Amino acid sequence: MKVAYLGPKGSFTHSATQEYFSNAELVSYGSIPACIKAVAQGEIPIGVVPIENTIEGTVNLTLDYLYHKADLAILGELVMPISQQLLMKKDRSVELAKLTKVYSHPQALAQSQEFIAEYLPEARVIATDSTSLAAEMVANSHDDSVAAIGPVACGQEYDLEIVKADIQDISHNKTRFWIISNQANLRNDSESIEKASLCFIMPNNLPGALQKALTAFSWRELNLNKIESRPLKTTLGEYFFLIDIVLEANQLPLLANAMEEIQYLGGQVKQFGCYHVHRIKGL
Ligand SMILES: O=C(O)C(=O)Cc1ccccc1
Repeated sequence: MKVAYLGPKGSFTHSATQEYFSNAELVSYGSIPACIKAVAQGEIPIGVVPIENTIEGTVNLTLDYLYHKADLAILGELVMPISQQLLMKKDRSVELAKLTKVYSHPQALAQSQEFIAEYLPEARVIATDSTSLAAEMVANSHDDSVAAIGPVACGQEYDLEIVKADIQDISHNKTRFWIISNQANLRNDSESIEKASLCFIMPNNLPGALQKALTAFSWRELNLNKIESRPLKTTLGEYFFLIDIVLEANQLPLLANAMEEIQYLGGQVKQFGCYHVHRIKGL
């Protein structure tokens, strides 16, 4: 079986994907949209993308693309500890305070912003599509004054030195990744259901619309553990909502009823599905 991941090799997403899909053929895609698109178009059956981080919150690019541009099911969630390293070419002589550029994925840059502000005062912060792309760029650069922020695995993969270890703002940093597919039946039925995720929009000018939608879950004792609003990209001030629900298989009929109630109120629901959460121990 083939599985797409946000690459190139050595990214956090790569490690998470390798941990869970140890016998699959992993195929690297250069950006989150490219990875989701490949799955949505059926080029590859399964993909793995980051969705949320302890420090930086939701990966908006993932959520927006899944909501606006794809119609996929979540087969499972991977939760992995994340530790950021400052990576540079080996044997370079530039001191940290003189670094001119630091590259990484926006999530990794945001997770390390206190370190950057304190130790890399002169560095321009440059966003890349993944941490591993940042590492590859530093490895291929002829400039000794550039660094990347990313996982330990990137040091090995691109022959870079870890100049400063564990530079993320808090130590208990984790990222959630979603395993996505356009075939919901690829979910492993032997794994228990722990969560469900769905998006909804409510009609304009319905007073208390959000509260009414949330009540559909609360009076059924369905336990929401996340709500996020994102722009609908139509008119300023219009949003869609993502909710995550902690639930067990016997509550699935209640979930179906809650979604029906939202539709009855004039809302529209986009289901991402019900899934198990795999907790990956420290790498
Ligand atoms: O997978 C990666 O390496 C990424 O670039 C995305 C990311 C960034 C920071 C934490 C987890 C995933």
